Amino acid sequence: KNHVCDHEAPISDEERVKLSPDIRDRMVKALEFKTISVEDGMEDIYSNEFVKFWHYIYEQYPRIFSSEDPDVQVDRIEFENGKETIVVIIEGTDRTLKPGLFISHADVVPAIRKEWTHDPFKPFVTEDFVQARGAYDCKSILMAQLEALHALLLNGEKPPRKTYFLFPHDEEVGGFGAQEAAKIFRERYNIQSDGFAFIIDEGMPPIRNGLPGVTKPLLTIGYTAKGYLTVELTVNYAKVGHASIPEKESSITILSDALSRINANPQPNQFGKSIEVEMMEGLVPYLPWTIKPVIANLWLFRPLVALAANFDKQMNAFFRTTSAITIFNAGYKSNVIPIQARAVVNHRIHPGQTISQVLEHLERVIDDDRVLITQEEGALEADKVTPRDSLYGRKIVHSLNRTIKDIIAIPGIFLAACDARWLQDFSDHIFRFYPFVMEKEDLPGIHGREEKLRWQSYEDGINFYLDFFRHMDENDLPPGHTEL
Ligand SMILES: CCCCCCCC/C=C\CCCCCCCC(=O)N[C@@H](CC(C)C)C(=O)O
Repeated sequence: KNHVCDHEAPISDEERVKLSPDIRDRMVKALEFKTISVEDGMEDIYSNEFVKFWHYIYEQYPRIFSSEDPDVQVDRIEFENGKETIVVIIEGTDRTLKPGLFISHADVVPAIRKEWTHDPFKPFVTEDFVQARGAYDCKSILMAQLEALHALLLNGEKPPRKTYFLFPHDEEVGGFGAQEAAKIFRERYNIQSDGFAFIIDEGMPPIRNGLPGVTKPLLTIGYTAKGYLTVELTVNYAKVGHASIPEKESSITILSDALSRINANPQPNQFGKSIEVEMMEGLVPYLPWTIKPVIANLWLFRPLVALAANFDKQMNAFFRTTSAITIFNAGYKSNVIPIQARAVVNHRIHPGQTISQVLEHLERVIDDDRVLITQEEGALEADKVTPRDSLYGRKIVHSLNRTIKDIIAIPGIFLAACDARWLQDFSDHIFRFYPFVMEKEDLPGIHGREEKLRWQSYEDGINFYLDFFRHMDENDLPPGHTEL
């Protein structure tokens, strides 16, 4: 089976929510709150922004947050400085079905004003898009889910199954909100292992012109996610003296050599060890004729395709564990040779590898006892893999096809990390994706500068969630529909 039915009849005009000025304004206003997560050890001056953000959200969606309806419940998990992770629970029409869980974090990464053309927290709005920090990652999902849920409830409808929404406050710095929520799900709501039918979180974006020859928006839904490992490399080289008579080596040269070796000797290629083969096969119908015969015949061209990792950074990220040198510091005065040099390397672990294998490779490649390797907290193995034929996966693709023009959605690997990793024990069916189409040039905006959300994509995404909320029961799709 390798057929994705991408020609579903779209939802009708009556079913479709239109992007009203009110919906736009709510999104724009939500982006003004500086719900910024800062790294440990830095001054956190933004906690009150979280308080104000949620106050605003509570006002805007009264059918959810100040409802008399016993089927609508809101739980607030309190953290330091008044920050809260929020849980919304909606009772479904069929109480025999397992609940579903949607996750979307409220925090954003910092943005440096001078790198942006407009203030990242004073949204720049055009006819086509809104530009601000968090416009995509992840207030897009949070706001679209609230819009869809509010519309559903105002229409007198309920989802077919009990539905949990988890809005954590700190996904960008460790996910303590999600970890605490996992405890509360177990202890307060009595949800056991495998207690959620499915979990849906942020993940890959659908990208137009994402691959050479593929012009339609291509979404690789994360059926698994890469693992996470950060290591600190430290060199303490005490043979220092006056800068006018330097030694041949210093902490800086030793560490630089080690980093060069890491760059020159990437972690081993894992093509074929997880679901990247199925991902490539899923792409076949959409590829241009120049590449199609190669990908359609992986039995023959597998080694050739694996080689793509050496030439293309995206293929590299899909096929192997990546190592990114993210911090380097040493030295404090121009004529003093420093004793210590320090660097940080962030790894995204392919599901075909484990943390200890990555560390072994690193030690072998560095091969220098003077470089001390320490593992930072928060490392996690790659996530488990959702079954390829999951009914919920097919239903997601069905709703995507009904609401987003021309989208191609196939199972794949999520290259980054999200809060769902803390809740894996609750479901075997975890999906990581954004339902908002972006242009290829928008991609660096995520965690970068000029982050954007396109209005048409926002409208489509709201409609995706609404359609999925209505159809997330256990009934199979009619034959011929959306076989992944
Ligand atoms: C075949 C199509 C190729 C498309 C390649 C597109 C590559 C895009 C990859 C990722 C970008 C989207 C990421 C959006 C979610 C970001 C979530 C995030 O940043 N999480 C943090 C968590 C960390 C534990 C703090 C992370 O750094 O991963």
